[in-house]
Amino acid sequence: MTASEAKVRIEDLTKQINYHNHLYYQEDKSEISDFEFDKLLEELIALEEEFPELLSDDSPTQRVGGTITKEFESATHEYRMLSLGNTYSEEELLAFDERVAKGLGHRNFEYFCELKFDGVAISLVYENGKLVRAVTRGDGTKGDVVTENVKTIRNVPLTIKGNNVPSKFEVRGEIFLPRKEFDKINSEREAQGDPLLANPRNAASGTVKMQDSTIVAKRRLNCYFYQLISDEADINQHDQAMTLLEAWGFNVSPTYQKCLGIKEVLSYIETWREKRHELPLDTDGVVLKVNDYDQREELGFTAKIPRWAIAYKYQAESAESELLSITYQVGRTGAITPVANLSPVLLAGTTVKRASLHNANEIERLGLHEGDYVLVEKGGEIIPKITGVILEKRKNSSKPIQYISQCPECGTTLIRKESEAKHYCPNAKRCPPQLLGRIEHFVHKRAMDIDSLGTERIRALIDQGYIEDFADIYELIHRTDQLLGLEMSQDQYQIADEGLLYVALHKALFGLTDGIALSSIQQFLNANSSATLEQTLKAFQGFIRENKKKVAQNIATIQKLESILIAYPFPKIEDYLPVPVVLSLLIGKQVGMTRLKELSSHEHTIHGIILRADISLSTEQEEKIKKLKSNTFQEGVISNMVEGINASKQQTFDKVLFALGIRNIGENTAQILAKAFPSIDLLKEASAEDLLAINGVGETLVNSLREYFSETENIDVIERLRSHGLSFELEKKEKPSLGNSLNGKKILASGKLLHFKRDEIIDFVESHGGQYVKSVSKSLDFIIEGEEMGPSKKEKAQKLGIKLISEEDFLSMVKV
Ligand SMILES: NC(=O)c1ccc[n+]([C@@H]2O[C@H](COP(=O)([O-])OP(=O)(O)OC[C@H]3O[C@@H](n4cnc5c(N)ncnc54)[C@H](O)[C@@H]3O)[C@@H](O)[C@H]2O)c1
Ligand SMILES: [Zn+2]
Repeated sequence: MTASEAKVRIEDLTKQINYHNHLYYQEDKSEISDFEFDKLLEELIALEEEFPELLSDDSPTQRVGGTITKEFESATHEYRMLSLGNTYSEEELLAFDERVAKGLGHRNFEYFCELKFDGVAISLVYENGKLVRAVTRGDGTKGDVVTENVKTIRNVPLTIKGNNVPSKFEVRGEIFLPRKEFDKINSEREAQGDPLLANPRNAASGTVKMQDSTIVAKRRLNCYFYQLISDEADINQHDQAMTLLEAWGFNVSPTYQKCLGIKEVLSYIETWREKRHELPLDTDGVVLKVNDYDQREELGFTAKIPRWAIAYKYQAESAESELLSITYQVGRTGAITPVANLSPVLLAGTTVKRASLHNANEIERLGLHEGDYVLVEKGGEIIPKITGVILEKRKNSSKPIQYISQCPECGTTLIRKESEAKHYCPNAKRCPPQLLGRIEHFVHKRAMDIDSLGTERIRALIDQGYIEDFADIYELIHRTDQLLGLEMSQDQYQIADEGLLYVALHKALFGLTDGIALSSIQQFLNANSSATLEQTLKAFQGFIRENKKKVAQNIATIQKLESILIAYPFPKIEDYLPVPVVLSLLIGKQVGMTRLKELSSHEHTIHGIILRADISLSTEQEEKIKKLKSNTFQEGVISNMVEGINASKQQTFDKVLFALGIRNIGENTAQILAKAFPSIDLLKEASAEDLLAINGVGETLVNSLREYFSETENIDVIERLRSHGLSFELEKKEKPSLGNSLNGKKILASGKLLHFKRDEIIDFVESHGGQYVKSVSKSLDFIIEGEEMGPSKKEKAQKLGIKLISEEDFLSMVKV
């Protein structure tokens, strides 16, 4: 490479690295893996070494990646917080060891090995035994002061007790979010339809920088400490410092080890390669540090890293797997996400059977073909990803994956907006997952408040055709007898492309066999979770023999199942079986595979299929099919639902208006609109002018109202809801007339009144024939001047020549 070529490349790399640093440290996001990032940095380092004249002071190789933010006060670190050199290779580790030996001039040194915790670095300063300051690493020289947030972490000691605690010292460590907490937060977010957090590190980093420490406290962060800095403490070795930290009550990970030479370090690395996945947090490597402080000083630092330490990073594990099929999930906004179903592989301590493919571009980028063998990788991210195709293993006859053109849930032709990577199902009104989102909004606490209609129940009612719009909810009251026995839990189903229904393997095996408990089938499957379906079915026969219940009959059924699966090659999804296959074993003779297939492509539950098949079942068949089904609606559930639905008819007009889910009408806007237009008819007839005259109403809202009312379907739903007794007007509070002494008078009260609360004075004025006006204007007859009336209001009133009268005078004016 010539110097001018190098210059171009260096500029390009610098730009890319700065961009990813910004994302990583400021926005807590990553678009590339750490491995890819480290490769870019490594290339830049190599180029700068080859062309030293091109090295600039502000190169990312010379600076710690982070910066300080504007949101917090900043503080200067007494000792700079540095980065660590890193490597993914054993060779470079040996080279590091050589450099240390050369630097010291002998081999008389020890290493101290720790895991590299994947979180955010923090520095804590203690004075007189009290935590006085917690500061992020920032740009290494200066960091953000996040003391309040760090104080919420339970195992950060706020005061230190013990002997010989120095009057001032600094401790450094890594704040992290335990994986369990991370999973908990994400499952809550998933339930609420919020976007998931990508990984525990980013979540921890984002949390530390939050403005509200009460939210931080809820996140249950944790911290491991790994460094003590003190001029007073009499220590010369890192292992002594760690012992001291433990004695003072700091949380130290028990995973450290002192190693005599690089060989021992290598075996420490091997020991933890797999075992680290059992730790409560994510780790991405091992840090080895020279143990002796004098030796450290001798070795010194570069601009960015110490020469006495290095991180060995485990490369994200990758494994080979067979692409079984692709399913397409439809989100509540209609967005389609393809998911790859894979043959099970063990990765980073867990069995992986699925990988997200994000969108059609990703499938194209990978060039996926049906039945491909692929490389799956699980890095810091929770959802594994496919990183490549093993072309040598591709069969000649295999075809490229065809992205679906129809929505798997409702059959509508998908659309893809320009500039967007995802396909969408435009059928917002009827597509089940999208309808689910709308109904969830309708029944929400702040809307119609029907809490007996939880997500699972709504989904069941939608899937089985009982709810297609809001008004259908109220018609359920008259259909209770049909609801009995309806299936509820959808977790046991999956829909493959072309809408084909799959049922969870544990349910299928439970329904197909006799005398074996569901829980023991589940246990069996958990123990075999890394086996393929074929292997599982084989092993299951052994399990049947162990169980000694109806052995011959049960084994015969499973063998029949195996042969049907071979005869009818449906797409494969690990842990699920195609419903037509399962049902063919139970009612195949009466219905036939073709018809079962057709039924399974239209119905979303086994209950629905059996109803549609319209056959009479023997008692034995009925029992088995019951075992296949999930929880069903029982009388208690139904009456509870009906009660909630009936009660919701009492909700006021503003709540109903909010519930309709008209675009841009939030809770607040609904209240404002309902006040200004106290019935749906007035709102519908309102002109754009009338609407815009209201504070808080803009063009966008006017347009969405117009659009909403222009659809006859919406008008129909409103009429049906009205006929069910929902309020489409604000109830006029009947105000008894108390007299007419204020007839025709326009009145305003300002400041604090002695005899009235705010709305009481309005009622009082109105019930005496007057009109209450909300702002100072020329048309006012007078203003009741309360205590502490605002000076600007007073000034304006005087300017307009409006009379001000006292509360006492006002009362005497009104003859009761
Ligand atoms: N994917 C991306 O886009 C992207 C962008 C920027 C940085 N990164 C990644 O972030 C890291 C950035 O490197 P860096 O400069 O922050 O340094 P680093 O994270 O590689 O190493 C230094 C840090 O390691 C931490 N650490 C954890 N356990 C430790 C232990 N036992 N002892 C000492 N320190 C320990 C400390 O917080 C310290 O600040 C790299 O791993 C890089 O791959 C990724
Ligand atoms: Zn759809």
